[in-house]
Amino acid sequence: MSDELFPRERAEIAPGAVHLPDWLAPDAQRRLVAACRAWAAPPAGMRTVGMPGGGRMSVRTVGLGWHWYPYGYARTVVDGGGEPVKPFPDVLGRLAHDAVTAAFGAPAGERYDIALVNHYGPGASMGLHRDADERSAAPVVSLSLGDTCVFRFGNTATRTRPWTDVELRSGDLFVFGGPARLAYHGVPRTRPGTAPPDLGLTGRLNITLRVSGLTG
Ligand SMILES: O=C(O)CCC(=O)C(=O)O
Ligand SMILES: [Fe+2]
Repeated sequence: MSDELFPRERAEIAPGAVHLPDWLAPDAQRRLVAACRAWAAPPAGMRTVGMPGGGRMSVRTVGLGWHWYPYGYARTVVDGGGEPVKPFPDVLGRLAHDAVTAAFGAPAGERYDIALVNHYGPGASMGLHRDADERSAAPVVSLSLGDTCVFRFGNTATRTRPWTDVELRSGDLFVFGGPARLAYHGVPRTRPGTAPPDLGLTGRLNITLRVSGLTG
């Protein structure tokens, strides 16, 4: 952002985990928000996920390519109406290629085939967890749109400290792979009302791109 007192800079948060501020230009952010609206629409649209313990996640989520449910992936909405999941769009494959290249200097060897789109309304959060349902070690690519959030990036051994809190703003890219691929991470809070005013988005959208390592 041009009005920053100090420009935000690329930072390695842990070995294998890279934060690239302002990676998406405002136009690219607007196009992605428009696409997310279409991806969020039914059938197989955004929903809150019911957890095995009986609780419900506070974010709303939709999968493209593969449908995520606790704890696995399917081609249909197995924990809902049974509809087929929407296809994984080429545009997100290209974005994943460019993101991994920007983070690590070379693309991942595998084809990205999952997008999980999360929407955080006021008060929504995500507890510390690992992205461990994929059968691939390819890096997870995370794109943030709308409200700023606190992204907590921890360690691979425990759900507790040490961790680093990073502010993710609209347009930021975060990639975690290699020794950080299975690190615990989460979103303790968002900062409602901090989205760029001309983005036309209330709340926060996060898109993670992943390699499933699954066939079928
Ligand atoms: O919203 C975020 O920044 C993180 C989302 C996340 O960890 C996930 O979808 O697994
Ligand atoms: Fe995650």
